[in-house]
Amino acid sequence: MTLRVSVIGTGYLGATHAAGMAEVGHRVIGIDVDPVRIAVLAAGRSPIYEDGLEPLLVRHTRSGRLRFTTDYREIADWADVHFLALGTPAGPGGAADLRQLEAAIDSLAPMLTKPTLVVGKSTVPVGTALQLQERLRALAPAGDRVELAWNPEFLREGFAVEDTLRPDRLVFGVQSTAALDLLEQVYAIPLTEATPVVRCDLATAELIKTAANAFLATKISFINSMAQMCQAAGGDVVLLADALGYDKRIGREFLNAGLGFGGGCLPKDIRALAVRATELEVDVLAQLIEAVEAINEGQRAELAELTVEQLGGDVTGARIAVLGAAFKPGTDDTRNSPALTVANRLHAAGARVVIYDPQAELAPKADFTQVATVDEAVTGAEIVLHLTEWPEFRSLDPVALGALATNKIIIDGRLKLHAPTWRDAGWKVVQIGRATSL
Ligand SMILES: NC(=O)c1ccc[n+]([C@@H]2O[C@H](COP(=O)([O-])OP(=O)(O)OC[C@H]3O[C@@H](n4cnc5c(N)ncnc54)[C@H](O)[C@@H]3O)[C@@H](O)[C@H]2O)c1
Ligand SMILES: O=c1ccn([C@@H]2O[C@H](COP(=O)(O)OP(=O)(O)O[C@H]3O[C@H](CO)[C@@H](O)[C@H](O)[C@H]3O)[C@@H](O)[C@H]2O)c(=O)[nH]1
Repeated sequence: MTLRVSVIGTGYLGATHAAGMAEVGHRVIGIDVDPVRIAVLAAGRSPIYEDGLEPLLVRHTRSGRLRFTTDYREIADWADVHFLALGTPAGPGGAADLRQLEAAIDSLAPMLTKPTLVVGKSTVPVGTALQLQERLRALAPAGDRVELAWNPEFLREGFAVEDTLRPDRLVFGVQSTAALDLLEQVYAIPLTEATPVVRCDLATAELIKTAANAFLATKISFINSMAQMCQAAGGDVVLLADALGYDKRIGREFLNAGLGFGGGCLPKDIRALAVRATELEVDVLAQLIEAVEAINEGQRAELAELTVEQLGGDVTGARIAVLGAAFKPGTDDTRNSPALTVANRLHAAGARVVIYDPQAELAPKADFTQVATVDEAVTGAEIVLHLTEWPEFRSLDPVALGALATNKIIIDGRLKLHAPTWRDAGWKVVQIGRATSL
């Protein structure tokens, strides 16, 4: 059944969700306070680099099934269901800043005159949904006939469309059967045909999301701590991860050691979870997360220190080539990018940092020079740092690059380069945790 769906906030999550909802047959309006973003989306263009998003935007804006606006009056009593896809950035002390959600509710609620379902998709601390519902009901003419549900989102940047159309699972945090029925209709076949659905209360839904991110972060920090063991004791963390991964109970994903996790989600979401755990006096969880964060931060610090060490203890004036700026391949997102943390540290230490990334565009006032090709980055470099594992970096020609670089030293911060090929071309290859790599 075709429903009228609004998506409030059209950033990474909201733009993809709006396009996905149109793709499964609903009539959709996306709304944002950013008029430039709305103009781009309304023209069927994607404001972000995200595989497969633009074709959906083109198709559904042309057919009229998908529209975009900055005017809340267009969505208020029009939609059967409103999705909240607002940002929840880190606030002071790392707690989630809920002001975007609150502002959206303050704009929407006074126009809600009939029974309405509002569904949160943003990542929030447990307890937020009930607080927001109170705010909604206090402001809405429809009062208690407005209900909030929580349907957290698990999409990964770079696979956002795929994850939206074919999610691993759906979580419906609800307070009534009416809300559940409506959510089931929103996600009706083909989306839910083979998709497990977890139906639960609001708190469980909120917690499932932050637990998933905390678990992923823990897995990464675990393998990075094993990389440190391999480095100290002699061992190869990639082979170790392969062997662990063959155990079905463990699995190979999120066991890639290297520079650690970044992005607009994992770091801020686990910090917010730690803050909430402390508020609720669940200190063991806060301590676990602190350890995960410390390991992650340590990887960035170590890579910067290793670079300085390779250049004899002083990088003042040294030209350093950085390959990769996005927080991971497949996206142009540089939020909390490990690559940029390392670049910033080296810049602060006096180095001349030159960065190449296939997609991410750095702000013009950034402290480093961004160039358009790997060759430009490597020309005259005293050391090369491989910090974001874009697939194209795996097929670089070390012989040709060796002729451009001043020193043939490369630190592979993501353990993805084929070290023997580089060594055969005369490069010194440094990979933390592959002390005994063949
Ligand atoms: N990025 C992801 O891959 C991803 C995946 C799953 C969950 N999440 C969660 O989803 C939420 C959104 O994340 P994001 O990365 O899309 O953030 P974002 O910052 O890219 O997008 C937020 C959007 O909301 C808009 N906005 C702010 N105030 C508004 C208002 N009052 N009314 C309407 N629009 C308003 C902003 O202009 C922006 O376009 C966060 O809670 C995040 O943790 C993100
Ligand atoms: O083995 C691994 C896997 C990932 N990473 C790093 O971890 C970070 C996060 O990667 P990923 O989880 O793929 O990125 P996101 O797109 O931020 O997605 C995460 O955050 C989203 C927002 O909450 C969730 O919806 C997703 O399920 C969750 O995977 C990146 O810096 C990766 O380089 C590693 O270092 N090693």
